[in-house]
Amino acid sequence: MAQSMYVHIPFCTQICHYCDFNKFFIQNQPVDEYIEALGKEMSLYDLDNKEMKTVFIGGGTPTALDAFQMERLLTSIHDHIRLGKGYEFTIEANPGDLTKDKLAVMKEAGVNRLSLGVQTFNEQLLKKIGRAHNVDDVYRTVSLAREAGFENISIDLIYSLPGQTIDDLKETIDRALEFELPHFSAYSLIIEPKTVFYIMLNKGKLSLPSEDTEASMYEYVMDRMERAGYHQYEISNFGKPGYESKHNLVYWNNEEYYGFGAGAHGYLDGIRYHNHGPLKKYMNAIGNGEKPIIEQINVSMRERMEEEMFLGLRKTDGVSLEGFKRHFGVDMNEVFGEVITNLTQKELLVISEGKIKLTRQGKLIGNEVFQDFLL
Ligand SMILES: C[S@@+](CC[C@H](N)C(=O)[O-])C[C@H]1O[C@@H](n2cnc3c(N)ncnc32)[C@H](O)[C@@H]1O
Ligand SMILES: C[S@@+](CC[C@H](N)C(=O)[O-])C[C@H]1O[C@@H](n2cnc3c(N)ncnc32)[C@H](O)[C@@H]1O
Ligand code: SF4
Repeated sequence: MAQSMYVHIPFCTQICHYCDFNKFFIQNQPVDEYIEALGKEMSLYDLDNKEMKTVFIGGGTPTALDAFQMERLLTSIHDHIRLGKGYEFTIEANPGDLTKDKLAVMKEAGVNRLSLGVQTFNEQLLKKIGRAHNVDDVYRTVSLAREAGFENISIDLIYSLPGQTIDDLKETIDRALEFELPHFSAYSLIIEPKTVFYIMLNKGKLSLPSEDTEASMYEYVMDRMERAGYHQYEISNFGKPGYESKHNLVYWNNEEYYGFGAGAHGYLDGIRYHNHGPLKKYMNAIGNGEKPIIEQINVSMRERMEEEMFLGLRKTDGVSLEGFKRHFGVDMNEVFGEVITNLTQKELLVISEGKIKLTRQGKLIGNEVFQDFLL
């Protein structure tokens, strides 16, 4: 039974050049109606004050809501669920968006983790990738958040940005580490179809670091974080002990969760579902008293096994052989023996202490390794 929920806020004050998440420029959007619709959507699930271990409000930009809207959203969530012992309640925030009022509302509602989309500490690069904030905003936001009583703060960074050098990245990481926060995520830039960057790249107007440079950047990030005392618990995530994101671990552990909001996905009773992305479609469905689901996939046993592997291998901890047997009643080797032998010989995977894990080399080409597990 799912004890995690994701809530999607699809509004942003500015659209970044690399982003293909479900989001809309906030101006003239029906934000209040959307918040109301979210409440109605939750009512369509028999939550009945269900206890949640993790809640994650992401986007888009949740902090694009004003303090009143934020309060209404959080009240509506609390009308449907209660927070379990040791819960984690994350809100994603854009630097520059957070005010004392918003932070107070969030704190009051039990939010206990903030994930800040910083991306880089290089002012020119921030402009180049289309971010709305500047470097000073980051410092102001972290101070404000700390003053409001938040200590579990994470920073998202993106590397391999257009024109970025290893030295740029080093400076960004140094400045990020100076905050002594408990958690960091570092993603390598993905050029997604239909984004500004995609169009620029196709026109030959975007120059990106080479694949070798990208790999060196990733290795640098891993080593630097390790040296600073952060445990790399997932391909792109680093935390001080005890600060690994509980919500994101639900995904990688192949566990179930509710998904609410336009474009959100959820996983309940063996079914993965995906909500309508366009606001009109989402709101219309809710208006008709229907769940706003566009697609449902009944995950077969075979697919569940594949997911267990390619989600679980994202974790440094890997996938437990015994856990696999417990979940599926068969040996991992019976299903994936050939793939595992092959990848182990190539030194992309190792088996140790009853777990199968990516090697350092495997982490560098993770997506290729995961492909092999699709039977
Ligand atoms: C979808 S955003 C939402 C949070 C917030 N609006 C923000 O911009 O930080 C979550 C994170 O995904 C990462 N991200 C988004 N698009 C990406 C891309 N094309 N390549 C790599 N990372 C990306 C960024 O680090 C971003 O902070
Ligand atoms: C890229 S991750 C960044 C997490 C962050 N680094 C942290 O440590 O909390 C978060 C993004 O993934 C997307 N996301 C996460 N869970 C989702 C779900 N269930 N449905 C739809 N999108 C989801 C959202 O766009 C969200 O902004
Ligand atoms: S990266 Fe964040 S702020 Fe930028 S467009 Fe995407 S969701 Fe909005």
